[in-house]
Amino acid sequence: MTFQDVQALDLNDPLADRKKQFSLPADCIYLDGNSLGALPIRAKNRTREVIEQQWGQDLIKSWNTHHWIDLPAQTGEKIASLIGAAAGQVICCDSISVNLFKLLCSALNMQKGRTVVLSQQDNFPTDLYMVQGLAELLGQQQCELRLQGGDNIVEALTADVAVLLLTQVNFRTGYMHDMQLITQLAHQQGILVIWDLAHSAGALPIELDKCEVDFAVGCGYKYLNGGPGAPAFVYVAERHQAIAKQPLSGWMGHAKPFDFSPQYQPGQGMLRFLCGTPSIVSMSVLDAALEVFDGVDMCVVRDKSCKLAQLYIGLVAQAHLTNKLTLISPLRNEDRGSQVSYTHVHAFAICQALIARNIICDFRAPDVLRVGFTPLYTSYVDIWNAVEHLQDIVHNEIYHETKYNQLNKVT
Ligand SMILES: Cc1ncc(COP(=O)(O)O)c(C=O)c1O
Ligand SMILES: Nc1c(O)cccc1C(=O)C[C@H](N)C(=O)O
Repeated sequence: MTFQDVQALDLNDPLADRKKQFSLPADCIYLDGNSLGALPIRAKNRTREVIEQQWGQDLIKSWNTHHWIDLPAQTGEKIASLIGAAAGQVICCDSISVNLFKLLCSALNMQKGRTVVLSQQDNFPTDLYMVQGLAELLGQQQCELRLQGGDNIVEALTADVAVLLLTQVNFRTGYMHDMQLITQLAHQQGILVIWDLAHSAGALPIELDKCEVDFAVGCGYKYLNGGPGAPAFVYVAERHQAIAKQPLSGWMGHAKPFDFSPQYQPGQGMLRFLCGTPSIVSMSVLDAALEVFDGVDMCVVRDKSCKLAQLYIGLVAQAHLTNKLTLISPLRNEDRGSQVSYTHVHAFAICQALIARNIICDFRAPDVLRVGFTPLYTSYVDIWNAVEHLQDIVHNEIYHETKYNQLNKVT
């Protein structure tokens, strides 16, 4: 592969133009959109409008005149179109952690006689922490976390499991589960499934309805580009909505919040998954950010994501780095999300050296160097340039000094 070959890939890229819709710093190669997405220009403009006009001038009238009250549902519908959900099943609110609490309670309550929540040892910790907290609250007789250690989750799908809680794409390795197959096998054992889409929503096509998923959560600040701490979202399949009972029964989830009745009565459909007042400024930013997906086919996004990943893996090999860096992401596109990770004993220092050169990727303890691909703004030449620097840093061990400094700082 030559630099000219890589330039040709950019010239033929149907998504190349989308980068113009983002406000990215010059000379920065941003490979961390899987942690915090870049800033869409529309989001910047909407922030100004919400702060200056809606809040500044129109004040409290904006709940009606600017439809703030409908924003969680409106933003939820925009997200729904990216994750294969028909209308009325997604609402935007709170964080993944809080939304998981709502869903875990709802699902356990629907599974009379079963108490086990099955997840994976290497799931993102907050998912496990939320189950642990709930088990402490309810007692082991009503909620028990069971962790599966190996790769084969299918073997652990037994008829005593109440809820399967899985993250579709693993945050360290990028390993991607087969959502349709696992959901189907879980259902055969009477298990309800909650999918965490943190590393997949906005990165690849998702078919929640087609896969007959029960529940899902996902976040707004990664591939959806909603900004730091952007609100998350919840999906509840329509067939479960009337019976699902979530315990965070705040007034915004009430059937008639402005009746101020002393008795809680859940709202219609997804509204009952709201709790308190939505964070309007943050949610407006996310709502505007989602417009960068207008007219985008998620299959085209996925195609480019796979090509970027293959290019990265191929160039790392071409640069003779494979005897120094160990690939921990799956090689097959079907098994991988939109990131590639290698391990190296000096991964932290290598990551710092790349960041010092304005190539933003990230490190996950203890030894993972993680690179995320966001096809709406990552170019093929970005990957070429990133690997050129990686090659220089690793072969010339330029990271040693950084490592030394870091150790100095810690001790
Ligand atoms: C898989 C996964 N779930 C959940 C979270 C955190 O969710 P939140 O901070 O919205 O609670 C993250 C990342 O922060 C994540 O990677
Ligand atoms: N949410 C984050 C934050 O507030 C600070 C730093 C990182 C994050 C992340 O999103 C981490 C992310 N879930 C990950 O996979 O690494």
